[in-house]
Amino acid sequence: MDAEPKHQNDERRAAESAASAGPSSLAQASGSDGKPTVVLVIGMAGSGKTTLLQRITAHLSSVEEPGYTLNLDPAVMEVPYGANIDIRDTVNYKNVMKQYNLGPNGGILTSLNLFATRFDQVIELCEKKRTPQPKYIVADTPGQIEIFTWSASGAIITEAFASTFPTIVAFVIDTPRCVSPQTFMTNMLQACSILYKTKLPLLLVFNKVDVARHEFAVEWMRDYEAFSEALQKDTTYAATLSRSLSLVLEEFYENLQSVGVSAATGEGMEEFFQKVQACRAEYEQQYLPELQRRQQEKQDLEMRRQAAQLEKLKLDTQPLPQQQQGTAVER
Ligand SMILES: Nc1nc2c(ncn2[C@@H]2O[C@H](COP(=O)(O)OP(=O)(O)OP(=O)(O)O)[C@@H](O)[C@H]2O)c(=O)[nH]1
Repeated sequence: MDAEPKHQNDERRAAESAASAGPSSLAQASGSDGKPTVVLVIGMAGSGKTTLLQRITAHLSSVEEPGYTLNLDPAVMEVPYGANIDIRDTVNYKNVMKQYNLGPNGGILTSLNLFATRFDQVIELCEKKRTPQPKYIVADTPGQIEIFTWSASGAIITEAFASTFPTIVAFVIDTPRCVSPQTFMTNMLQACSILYKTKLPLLLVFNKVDVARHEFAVEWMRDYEAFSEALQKDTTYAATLSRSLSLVLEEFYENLQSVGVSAATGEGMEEFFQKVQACRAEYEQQYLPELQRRQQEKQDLEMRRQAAQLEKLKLDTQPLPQQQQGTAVER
């Protein structure tokens, strides 16, 4: 791994050592009482993820509940919220590009892959007891959304969090851009694919409400006719497709929490945290039992495999009949 450490603090150094240790092992899911809530902040480029993290950090300090923050974007120029763990301290994205002869997206993906192989050490850092104990662990992800959501490393990181802490996805949406029904639909399809891939509770965060209010989007989610009306003037194939998709997505909308915020002004932050708590409850009621069931299944399978192996070993080591052992036998 190509590393250029900055040694800014102990935790960053430890995160760096994550690049040279043993293989990743997911923690067993247990009860989530007293554990911090992990908020994975995902969204399209420019939707305001980094600014939202800055706002979340400021809000948590103002209510004296410091959060724990992670930057998982290796290509970001500046991290304005003082990340506790920063991927850039472990992996130098530019050197990765040079070393493996990659373009910018390949560089981000490879950097994330390198980091993910040792993510168990990041989890250990997040689990460490602190005073005061953070109630939230918030992670910023790369703007190239598919690099995180559809890559093996993104899946490893998400599962590592979700099997250790109550974890939710905050999907950030650029509200002013969603005024166009087709951009709105593109965002909803992205969100829907993330929900079905991760199976984690998803909170739609309509950001930049200081520029455009988000109520229209909530109405489009609730009322198919309203969305269809917004598309009325548009007779293109894409508009017809969006209309049909809206019908298909009705069930998806029903299971979603949403909130309007302005990362710039701080509007909606109280409600944001209320919705995060509602998503945490959903994690505990739905995701956790399913995770425990899958882990139990895996454990049972492993026990059956071991028992079969033991049986085979017993058969292999049974003494051979005398004749086969070459001993003299009376006729
Ligand atoms: N008016 C307004 N602008 C915002 C808000 N949140 C973010 N912005 C602006 O939107 C732009 C993009 O914000 P970022 O926080 O960099 O967005 P990002 O999603 O992290 O971007 P990438 O890392 O490229 O994916 C910046 O110019 C921000 O100042 C908001 O709530 N209101």
